[in-house]
Amino acid sequence: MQTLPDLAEYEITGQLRFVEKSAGYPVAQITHPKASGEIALHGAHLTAFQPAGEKPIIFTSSQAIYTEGKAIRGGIPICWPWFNAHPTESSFPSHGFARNRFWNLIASQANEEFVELTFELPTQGTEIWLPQSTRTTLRVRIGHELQLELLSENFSNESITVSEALHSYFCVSDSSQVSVTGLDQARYIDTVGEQTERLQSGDVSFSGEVDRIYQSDATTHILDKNWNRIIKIQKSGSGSTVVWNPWNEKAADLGDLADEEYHDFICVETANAHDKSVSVPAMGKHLCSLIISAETL
Ligand SMILES: O=P(O)(O)OC[C@H]1O[C@@H](O)[C@H](O)[C@@H](O)[C@@H]1O
Repeated sequence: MQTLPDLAEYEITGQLRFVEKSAGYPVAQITHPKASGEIALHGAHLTAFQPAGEKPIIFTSSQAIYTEGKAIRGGIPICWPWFNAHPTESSFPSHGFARNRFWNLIASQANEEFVELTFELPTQGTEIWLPQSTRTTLRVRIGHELQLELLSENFSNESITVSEALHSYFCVSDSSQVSVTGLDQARYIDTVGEQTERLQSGDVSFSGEVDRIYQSDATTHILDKNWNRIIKIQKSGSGSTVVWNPWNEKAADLGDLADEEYHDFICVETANAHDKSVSVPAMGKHLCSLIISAETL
């Protein structure tokens, strides 16, 4: 695990610095003329993104826990190399192991448009979950837009099935007042209650628990009329879009989310899940990427 002295070489005066959120838990703080943000080394987990002069775009829970082995509630957890429950091993951690470990920062740079950080997931100790030789890197670019690129490289001589999500929590005025466009006519698996397959008709809105895996590679938008804002979510290398809000009862069960905070976010996740899991061929690679931006209505 990298300590503050290890990270000093990546600092960029006035734009990128490292502090400890809690003892032994470093985070990168970005203050660029175009945007500010924060990324924890734990999980390479972005916890804040705010373009200059605008409202925050990424939500993180007021009750989030910053400790090794525990995923941060909110931000953009990197769910990898499987999404939700492991397909065969029920004892394996939900949403994979990448979000529960410290990553290493391997590069940083800045220019007039953005600050960019590149992280690599250490493989030591992960063989019990993924024995094949792999390299996983995340490039995060913070500017007027937020860009994420998750690259999975397979160095073994067999193919590997990966499911994944850039599990983005977006700040909204009120989850019951916003809608997600771009999924009309998409097939989805509704995982609330008994799992069913459905077809989306119109925009997605929220008036109760929503937990759906859409088959879609389309750009989506979050329309937030109260805040006069539309958030654009562009993606590539992603065949699924997961839409999630726990609503009141499930939120009350989540110890790291305040009871009323389910009003303050919705998740629209850039994913490859379920039957859109990806086969990464022997000596091959797969790139899943995301660009988030906001405009005034
Ligand atoms: O509580 P976790 O493990 O962070 O997961 C949160 C949610 O993540 C979503 O992506 C899943 O579709 C939900 O089923 C899940 O409840």
